[in-house]
Amino acid sequence: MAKYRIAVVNSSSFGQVFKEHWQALEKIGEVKRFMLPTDIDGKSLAEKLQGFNVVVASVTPNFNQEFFDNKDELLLISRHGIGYNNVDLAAAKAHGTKVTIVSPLVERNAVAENALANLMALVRQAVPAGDAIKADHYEDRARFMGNQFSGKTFGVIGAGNIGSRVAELFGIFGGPVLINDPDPKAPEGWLENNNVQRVSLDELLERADYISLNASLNDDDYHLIDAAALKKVKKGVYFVNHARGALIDENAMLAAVEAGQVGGYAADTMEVEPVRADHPFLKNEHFLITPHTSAYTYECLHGMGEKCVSDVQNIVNERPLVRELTAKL
Ligand SMILES: NC(=O)C1=CN([C@@H]2O[C@H](COP(=O)(O)OP(=O)(O)OC[C@H]3O[C@@H](n4cnc5c(N)ncnc54)[C@H](O)[C@@H]3O)[C@@H](O)[C@H]2O)C=CC1
Ligand SMILES: O=C(O)C(=O)[C@H](O)COP(=O)(O)O
Repeated sequence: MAKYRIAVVNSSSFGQVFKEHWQALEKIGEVKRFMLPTDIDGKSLAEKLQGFNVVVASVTPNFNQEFFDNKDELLLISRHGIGYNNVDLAAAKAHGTKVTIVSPLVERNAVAENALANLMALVRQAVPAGDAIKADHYEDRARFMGNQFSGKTFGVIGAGNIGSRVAELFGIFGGPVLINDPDPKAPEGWLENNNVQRVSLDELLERADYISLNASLNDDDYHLIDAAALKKVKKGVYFVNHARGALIDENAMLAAVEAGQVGGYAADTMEVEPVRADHPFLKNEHFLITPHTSAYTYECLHGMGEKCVSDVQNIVNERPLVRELTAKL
């Protein structure tokens, strides 16, 4: 009998934290986990996944035109996440492949809360201060000075589902909250109710003490925060990027932090993932880098996994394999 063959590609969490999601897929077909180089070329990726007609995919690798040109039938790519910048949607459509993402709101709180937590940990030097105790340097306490958040000015670039929540959380500190987004997902009255102002990118860069990047990555905002943008910021501004690494030019950010123009940079997402231990950001205490784990709360991963399982179930219902149908008759 024909069988669905399901590849779970590069997700280190799907089916590991919640085993029931893996078991649900096993009821549908054969399931295999692939951990592939994130920069694998499209042809090699297609070769690895030949014969698999369903894919549950992480933020990597790239499912590009070359992949679809070389891949046999692929019914579904279920992105275990929100961002689908690693899937060429036009090529997928032409290949007859449906692409799904998790429910828009499922990651909202997990990612927004983590952005605020990591930004505050960076500013108050929680990691180096903790490391000092581990190294028996308790007396170094005065080295770990930070800045307050209360009354400061906040900026959010990209006020979609996650960015709008970051803006709401920034609101608790009582200072002005600025957003920049060509098409914010703010419901009627949200700006006024949350005391949020919509401004140009330049105004946000010039006024904010703390800036959160929450834009989707598209053809127009690659390296949105580059050397020119970093010249416009308030000296000592802090950035947090829990969206996509390629929204910033990493070389320009490193130079700005080293020059003191930027006070520090917290990031959960980097232009090239996985991040290797020799990355210059990891050698500098003014950076706090996490391994793309913003969504990793039990609540969020449960919701994400459930949605992937239901997307796979739906494609099976929509496009039953012909021989399976025959077998049932
Ligand atoms: N670190 C992590 O684990 C996770 C990261 N993400 C990333 O977080 C980001 C936000 O996700 P959502 O809020 O769910 O997406 P969303 O689609 O709801 O919001 C994205 C917003 O960015 C805006 N935008 C696009 N280009 C922009 C630009 N150049 N300047 C200003 N705004 C711009 C859009 O108009 C939209 O309102 C995405 O990049 C997504 O890939 C999402 C989930 C988990
Ligand atoms: O939603 C997204 O987009 C993400 O970045 C996911 O949280 C990443 O999920 P995994 O790579 O851990 O499957």
